[in-house]
Amino acid sequence: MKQTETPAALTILFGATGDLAKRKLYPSLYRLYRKGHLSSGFAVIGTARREWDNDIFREHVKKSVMESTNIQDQIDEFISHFYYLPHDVSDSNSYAELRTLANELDSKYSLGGNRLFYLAMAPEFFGTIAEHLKLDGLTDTEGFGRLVIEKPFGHDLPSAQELNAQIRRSFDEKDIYRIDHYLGKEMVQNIETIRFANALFEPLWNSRYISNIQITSSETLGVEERGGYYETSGALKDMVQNHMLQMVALLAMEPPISLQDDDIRSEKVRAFRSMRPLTLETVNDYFVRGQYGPGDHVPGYREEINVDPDSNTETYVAGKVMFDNFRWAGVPFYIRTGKRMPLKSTKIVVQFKDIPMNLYYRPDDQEMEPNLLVIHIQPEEGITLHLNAKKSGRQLQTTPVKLSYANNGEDIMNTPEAYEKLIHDAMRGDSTNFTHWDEVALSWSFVDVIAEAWRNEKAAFPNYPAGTKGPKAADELLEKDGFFWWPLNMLDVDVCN
Ligand SMILES: NC(=O)C1=CN([C@@H]2O[C@H](COP(=O)(O)OP(=O)(O)OC[C@H]3O[C@@H](n4cnc5c(N)ncnc54)[C@H](OP(=O)(O)O)[C@@H]3O)[C@@H](O)[C@H]2O)C=CC1
Ligand SMILES: O=C1O[C@H](COP(=O)(O)O)[C@@H](O)[C@H](O)[C@H]1O
Repeated sequence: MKQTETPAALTILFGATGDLAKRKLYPSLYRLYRKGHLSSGFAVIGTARREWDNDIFREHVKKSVMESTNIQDQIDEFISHFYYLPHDVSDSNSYAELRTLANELDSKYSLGGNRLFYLAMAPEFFGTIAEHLKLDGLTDTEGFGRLVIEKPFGHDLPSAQELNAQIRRSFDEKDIYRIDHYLGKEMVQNIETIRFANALFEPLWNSRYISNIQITSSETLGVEERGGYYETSGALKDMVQNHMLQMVALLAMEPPISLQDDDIRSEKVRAFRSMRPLTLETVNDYFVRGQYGPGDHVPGYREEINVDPDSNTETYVAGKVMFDNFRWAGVPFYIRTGKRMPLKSTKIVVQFKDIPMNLYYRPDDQEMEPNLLVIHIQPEEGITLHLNAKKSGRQLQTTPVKLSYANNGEDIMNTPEAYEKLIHDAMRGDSTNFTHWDEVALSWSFVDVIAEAWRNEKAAFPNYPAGTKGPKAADELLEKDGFFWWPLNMLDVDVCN
């Protein structure tokens, strides 16, 4: 049930000494606390194998907060709500101790038995922890028991099904909050508002007026120290199966009948179901892959730590998703994502069709540009509409103009970080921006065919130098349809309101 107030609750964090907790979760909890979004009845138990105590843990939490923000008021009061218990996730005795401490804190802070179990651990532990939580009585309280679970949710459809069956033995679907942190990003959440709150766009949002949609998420970093994980994942499973397809679904879905989580979700599921499935024979017509080689002062992927020197893992994917439904027949949704690109940027470009007959021209016989709606997800947040206007003083000559809205200044300072929003939502019982099992299953079945085709075929890697825009095949993918990728640096949002 969705609540506007954050109820008192105990958060039990598995993986409390890990990277995600340090970089994202503690700073997010602190921001929620400072903004008054955590009820005074809140407590956190951190668990991991390390033999820490409350003091070491509290110092760790404090340090992670201080590394992420200059503001530190009430920090000592904040960390006093944190408790630590050394814990081995596969040992039942550990859960008995955890239950005793959880019950004590329940009374001390009057938490009403509400519990959020946050699994910030390697995915192979998800099923075991979920089972122990039920078997060892941690879910047996008067209040709610919600499971927040990090990605990756399986590594293909069968493993995701197995994991799902395992956690469903302990938690109902309504109590499972599968994190996709892109769904916590301000401008990803804005996609629905832009579409459904503007008379200007919704009537045009279909194959009659839109020629193609391009979604790019590019990163400058390489795999860093995550080579071991990335070798089993690659860009397809790391980014496409979840973040990229979630953005595609938000752009393609039909208007929901209400903003309730179930209604939005069922429209997203319908969108996933109408994606044209690929076969082993058609994969290479729709998807291309790349792997970065050495660049300026940076190693190639195959030289990274924990990476096979002959690795066939892709660090770049570009693809075309088609929807075989009434609204989108014939409109390609192009997606691309890669590591070691020239810039860190996530943008959506909606390209409108040309007008049926053009009476105008641009100087020097340049072609008139199509209208574009650009949604800037990150690092800048905003919207730009590219239009054509009359060039001053020149009859019939046009010039491109941009109408921009940039979320900057005070707005962006106050924009909650993705994890902050998602933790807050989970505490309030709002599962709108979490991925439902049906979405996970459908996106795996779409991606599994691509993974299988690529597994069976050794690629000619590396095929793009680090710091460049990816393999040539990604450009060819659009060229054969008569399109091109809109250059990201040309689309910058103007910083004005
Ligand atoms: N880091 C990131 O930026 C992101 C991470 N994620 C996901 O979040 C999850 C956690 O990632 P991350 O924080 O990077 O991982 P880390 O490897 O940094 O942390 C893993 C945590 O698990 C604990 N742990 C490991 N084995 C056991 C065990 N047997 N019993 C109890 N605790 C154990 C470790 O502590 P100890 O060694 O003390 O036991 C540590 O606290 C993963 O699912 C990852 O895919 C998702 C998006 C981004
Ligand atoms: O989930 C992941 O996302 C990040 C990119 O996230 P962003 O918010 O910085 O765009 C990616 O680097 C990582 O490999 C992947 O696991």
